[in-house]
Amino acid sequence: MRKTMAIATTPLVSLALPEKGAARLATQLLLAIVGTLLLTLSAKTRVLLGPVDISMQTLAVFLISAAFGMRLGVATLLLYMAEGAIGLPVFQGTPEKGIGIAYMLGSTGGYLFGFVVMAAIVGWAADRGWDRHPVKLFNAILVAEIVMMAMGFAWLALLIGPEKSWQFGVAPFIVGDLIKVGLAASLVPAVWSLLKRS
Ligand SMILES: O=C(O)CCCC[C@@H]1SC[C@@H]2NC(=O)N[C@@H]21
Repeated sequence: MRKTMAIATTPLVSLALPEKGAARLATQLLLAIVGTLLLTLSAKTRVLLGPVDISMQTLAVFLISAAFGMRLGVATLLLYMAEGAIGLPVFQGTPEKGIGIAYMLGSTGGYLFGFVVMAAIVGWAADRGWDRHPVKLFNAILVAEIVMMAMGFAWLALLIGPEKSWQFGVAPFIVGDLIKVGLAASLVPAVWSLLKRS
C-alpha cells in the first residue's frame, strides 16, 4: 500500500525512506551525505577550460534533486555548500584555485549558488510527479538550468565583464549541458517505468 501511494505522489527517494521517526531522519542524513559525495565526484570529473571548466555537476544536481524532491534535494545542496565553505575540497577548482568562502565568491560562485536554486526547481517538479514524464521533467530541468546559468553569467560578468562572461562562462557549456538535461529527463522517468513494471 505504501509503495503504491509513493508511486502516485512522491519522488523516487520516498520508496527507500522509513515512514517517520529517527530512522527516517537518519536515512535522510545518510542520503544527503552520499549526495554530497556524488557532487564532489562530479565536480572532479572535468575538462579544464579556464575560469570555468566543464564538469558533471549539473547532471549530478539534476539527478539528486529529481530523485530526492525539493526538501532533501535543497538540504543536500546546502550541505555541499557548507562543506565547501568550511574549506573541504568539494568544488571544481578546490584546492588549487583556493578554498572556502573566498573560492565561493570567485569565478564559479554564481553557478554554485545557482545549483541550490536549480535543486529547488527540479525538486519542486519531482514533488508534483513531473519526474514520471520525460517532457514535463525536461521542461522543468531546462528552466532550472537557464536560471542557474543566468546566475553564473551575472556573477562572472561582475568579475570579468559581460562579453568575457558569455565567452568563457556560457557559450562553451550550451551543448554539453543540454545533453545532460536530456539525459536526466530520460533516466529518471525510465527508472519509474521499470519500477511500475516490477
Ligand atoms: O566551482 C564549482 O565547483 C562550480 C563549477 C560550475 C561549472 C559550470 S556549471 C554550468 C556549466 N556546465 C559545466 O559543465 N560547467 C559550467
